[in-house]
Amino acid sequence: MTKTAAIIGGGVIGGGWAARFLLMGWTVNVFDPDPEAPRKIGEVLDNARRSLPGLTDRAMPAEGQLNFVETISAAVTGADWIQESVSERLELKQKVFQTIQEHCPADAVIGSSTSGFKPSELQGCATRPEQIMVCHPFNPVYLMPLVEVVTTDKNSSDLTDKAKAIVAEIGMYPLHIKKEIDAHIADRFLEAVWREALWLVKDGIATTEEIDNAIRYGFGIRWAQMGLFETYRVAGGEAGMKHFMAQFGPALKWPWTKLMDVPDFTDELVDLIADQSDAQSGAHSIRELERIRDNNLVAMMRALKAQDWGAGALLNQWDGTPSAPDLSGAVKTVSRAVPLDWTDYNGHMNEARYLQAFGDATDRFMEIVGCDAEYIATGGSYFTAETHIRHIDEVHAGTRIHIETLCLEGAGKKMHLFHSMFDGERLLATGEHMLIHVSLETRRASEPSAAIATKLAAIAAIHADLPRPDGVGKAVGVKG
Ligand SMILES: NC(=O)C1=CN([C@@H]2O[C@H](COP(=O)(O)OP(=O)(O)OC[C@H]3O[C@@H](n4cnc5c(N)ncnc54)[C@H](O)[C@@H]3O)[C@@H](O)[C@H]2O)C=CC1
Ligand SMILES: C[N+](C)(C)CC(=O)CC(=O)[O-]
Repeated sequence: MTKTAAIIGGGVIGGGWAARFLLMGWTVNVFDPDPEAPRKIGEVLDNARRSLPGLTDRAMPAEGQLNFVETISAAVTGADWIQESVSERLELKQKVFQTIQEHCPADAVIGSSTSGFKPSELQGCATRPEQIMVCHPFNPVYLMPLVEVVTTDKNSSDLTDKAKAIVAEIGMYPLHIKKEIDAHIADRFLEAVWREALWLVKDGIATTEEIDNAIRYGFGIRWAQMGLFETYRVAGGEAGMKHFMAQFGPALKWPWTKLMDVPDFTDELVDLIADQSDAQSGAHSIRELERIRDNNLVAMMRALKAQDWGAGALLNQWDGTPSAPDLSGAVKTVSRAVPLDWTDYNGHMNEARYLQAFGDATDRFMEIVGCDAEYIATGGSYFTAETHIRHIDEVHAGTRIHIETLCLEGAGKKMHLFHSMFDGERLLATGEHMLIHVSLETRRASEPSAAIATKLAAIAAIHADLPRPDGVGKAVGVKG
């Protein structure tokens, strides 16, 4: 049954949650008194649709239904998950929780997006404190995996487990913080760095752009893949962490940082920072910057996916294993969305990615006939000897595509495949590929195992009775 998320407060963060749940197939009810909320959420959704689906190499669920409702009660009645994302004011949040709890199921998770308040503060005036926990996300919620789930002794363990399971189900990473503290874990770092940066600008040491360059050309890239402690362990050389601490520990007591001191937000300082920020980034609108950010985030996360590391390993886990194929007709070998980093300067999927998608289809077909990682480890595999691709229609980031594969010949050393790529019923491209079974030891053609030969022959026999698609056996045509 389709699950329902209620989003209370549909600004930057509520809009991101709405997009994440919606693209994961949930029904989403949004309550926000701001008449502009539907427009703003529509724009967030546009960004999410082009970026999130391409993070997975599998089919996403069908998009859920989005409802804008007039009251909190209409949003939360019957909801499985309620995400409070109203402005960061404690009295407002506590009042909103009271109204939510008058109408929502007692077994629904009530998560708060609060960046700073502790769960015990949020639970303060609640009728059922056990239901309310911090579920602090990161912007953009539809791409960033982390959710800090902060609980107190009052939270029921069943509901906490349910919350963590749902966060994982929607492709995010629940970091359970059992000891509450103001601003949880991540924002404590961010605030410390932010304070230092403000001082560097105020003291005339660096501009906003120079500070951003120090991060994006340096430690920011390192942090994205190994975090702080693992990075420093490596920086300690062969002697590791203890050596690193001995060498750099004393510097912590030197006046390198201003730490807790906050510069006054005088008009002069605010203007200085805003002017520098305009000079640095004012050429782009916020929506353009969001799209640039999303392009970069998707490309980085997909790079980590290829390394099966950090946020990329999480994405691989979320992909899971492909479902069993239906072998009664053409075989569905790929079902996915076009990732943002597959598109090019023409604003559509780059020609090289058609080959990548067809290569993935071939890999999946090989697995299906038994040429999987285990078999390849025994020394047999297929190499592609020839390829012919026809580009029939263009396709854009976020579009859900699938590939159907026919085995035109599957006998002896040969495996002759014909892939057709579709967006729904629309044919986008075809790929014809001749593969030869090889010994990975001699690097020469060899017979496949009997099990592969039998499976391949059975599929080829079924496919022999299917109509031959247009384009089979074609070479590059020259008209006239
Ligand atoms: N902006 C960020 O980078 C992050 C913000 N957060 C947290 O998310 C929460 C929301 O922050 P933003 O989305 O940035 O703020 P925002 O200002 O973009 O959105 C807040 C929304 O709440 C709505 N609202 C106000 N009173 C309401 C009520 N009684 N019922 C329903 N909606 C109401 C407003 O109309 C507005 O659309 C805050 O608790 C913040 O700490 C968490 C992570 C990151
Ligand atoms: C600025 N902020 C404290 C609201 C930031 C966050 O809470 C998390 C984020 O997305 O950086």
